[in-house]
Amino acid sequence: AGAVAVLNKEKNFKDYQQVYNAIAEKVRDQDDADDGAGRYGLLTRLAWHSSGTYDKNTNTGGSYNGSMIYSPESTDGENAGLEVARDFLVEFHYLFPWLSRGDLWTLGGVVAVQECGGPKIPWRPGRKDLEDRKKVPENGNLPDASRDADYVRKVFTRLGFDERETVALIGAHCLGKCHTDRSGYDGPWGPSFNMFTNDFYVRLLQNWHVRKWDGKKQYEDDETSSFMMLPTDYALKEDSKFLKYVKMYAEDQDLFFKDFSKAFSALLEKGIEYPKDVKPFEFKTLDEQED
Ligand code: HEM
Ligand SMILES: Nc1cccc2nccn12
Repeated sequence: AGAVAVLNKEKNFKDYQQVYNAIAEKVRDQDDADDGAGRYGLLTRLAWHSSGTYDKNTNTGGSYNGSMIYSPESTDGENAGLEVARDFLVEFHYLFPWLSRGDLWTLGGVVAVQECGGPKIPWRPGRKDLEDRKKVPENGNLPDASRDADYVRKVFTRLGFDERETVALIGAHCLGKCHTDRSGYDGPWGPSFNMFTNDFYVRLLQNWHVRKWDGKKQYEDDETSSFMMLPTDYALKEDSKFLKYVKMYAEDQDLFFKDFSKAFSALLEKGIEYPKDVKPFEFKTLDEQED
């Protein structure tokens, strides 16, 4: 059998909302971190990379085991910098010892998206920390940003997503930034990287050129030279099938929010089997709980 969700009978919605709130308060306290990007992008990326190792052909990888603390996954170049995200969350592992790493890391992504204006992300607990080190996925499943549209298609097909879901998921690049000491890419330096919007698509449809610098090939916007796109981002605009969805989301933020919510929620659960009667939680944001 695959990874079967293990439900904690003593914990209910209220307990998980308490964890959500604790993480959200710390995120809010660190809104000035990372040149003003805050922690939204970083935590979203941890949830994505802990899930993105999934391979539908072998039903292996995914967020269930919280395996990123073990090599080779911990030393995968694509995960560079995510130790900062895991360190940010580790105190909640001790504050709430009944919570697994996989649940903590994916819940961190839900907090990140929801607390910076994004859509609600339905979420279910039940992931179990890895006992058997042999189950750490091999590196190579997390995508390399220097590649083209067909490579992006291949990666997300292996994850079990279609082209529309692929474009919706990559819209998370509205958040956070690239770090030369992590991926080797640099920027963006512009505003709005701490708000969840459809900006990524709107900007992608503007005019870009290859940035002249001594780092990896990346794009820079013609107008202000303060935004950036990765080659795999730019590939979405060069490929006619992906471009259709880029335009759709650039024109309709609500549609982007709806599609992103569904795809991101599914991403965080790839490879996990749930009893059919287990309904996802939909957490309130801090703002929604203000008395
Ligand atoms: C073709 C697929 C993708 C590639 C090649 C890719 C690559 C990258 C790279 C190179 C960075 C910069 C990392 C750094 O230097 O800190 C990055 C950042 C980021 N990625 Fe992606 N990504 C992809 C898809 C996704 C998806 C599906 C999500 C979420 C659903 C996502 C969320 C993020 C976020 C939020 C950041 C900002 C992280 C921060 O601010 O620290 N990415 N991505
Ligand atoms: N913020 C951000 C992070 C990662 C990739 C990316 N592409 C465009 C913007 N962007």
